[in-house]
Amino acid sequence: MSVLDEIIDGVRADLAERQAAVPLDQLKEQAATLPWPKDVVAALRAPGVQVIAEVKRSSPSKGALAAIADPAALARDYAAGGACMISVLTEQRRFGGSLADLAAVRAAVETPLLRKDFVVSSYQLWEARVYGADAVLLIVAALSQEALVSLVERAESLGLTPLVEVHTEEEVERALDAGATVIGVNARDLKTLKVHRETFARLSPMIPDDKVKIAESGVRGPHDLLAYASFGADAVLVGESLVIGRKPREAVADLVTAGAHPALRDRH
Ligand SMILES: O=C(O)c1ccccc1NCC(=O)[C@H](O)[C@H](O)COP(=O)(O)O
Repeated sequence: MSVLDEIIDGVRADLAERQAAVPLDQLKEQAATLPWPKDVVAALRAPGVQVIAEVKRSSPSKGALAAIADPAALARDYAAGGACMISVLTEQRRFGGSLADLAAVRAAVETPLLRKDFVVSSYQLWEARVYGADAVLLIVAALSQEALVSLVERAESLGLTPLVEVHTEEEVERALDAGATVIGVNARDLKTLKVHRETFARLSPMIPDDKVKIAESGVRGPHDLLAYASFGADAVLVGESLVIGRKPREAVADLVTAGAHPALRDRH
């Protein structure tokens, strides 16, 4: 069984427990009382290369990364550093995240939030909405095309921006066919869990310029942001290097400064 299959088995088991505890109608009632999600596409399309900073405690590839006792404090640091969006991992078993983290971060910052999880059901979209997300990750490799199309449509109908994640040429085609506006190329191979930064350079030309292109994984500092930018990234998604460093605000600010270089601001 692949790592992705193992993760998704766990996600489905945890999801079944939450669905048994909280009926969908209850989530819908709560969602109706909340403000409409923020305009994530506008935030990602701001001039320069934008930074999405991730709250990530652990990962299948590296194990424990950082305890993050106070995700709200980390999120405030990310926002102060200039992150355009904060990604909150809510998968529990392998990443140590939770919906409580998402709610805590929502209460702490005005910055748009991405629910980063392994979404397989529209129930998780309603959860994302209720716990304060503005965007949701949809991983093409984890979904049939029918499910992907349906989740893209449902997310948009709830005001959530789907960030559709791809790893291969075929998955780019599937993301485009599904109507994705925001496409993330994840450099982490889901079979080996190794990061191949050149994946973005290979797949980026397949993605039309009217889409938002996000380079995910493997950003160790400004030099990696600039390398992804040279192949057309509008934004980078950064986790590990921010949570293992001692100064997350400064680390985000360094990336934001690199992304705001005049040559990058004037690209479009
Ligand atoms: O991080 C992992 O090991 C991983 C394994 C399997 C599926 C997804 C995984 N990571 C999720 C992510 O996409 C990253 O957290 C995100 O792109 C940030 O990457 P990094 O800056 O390299 O932590």
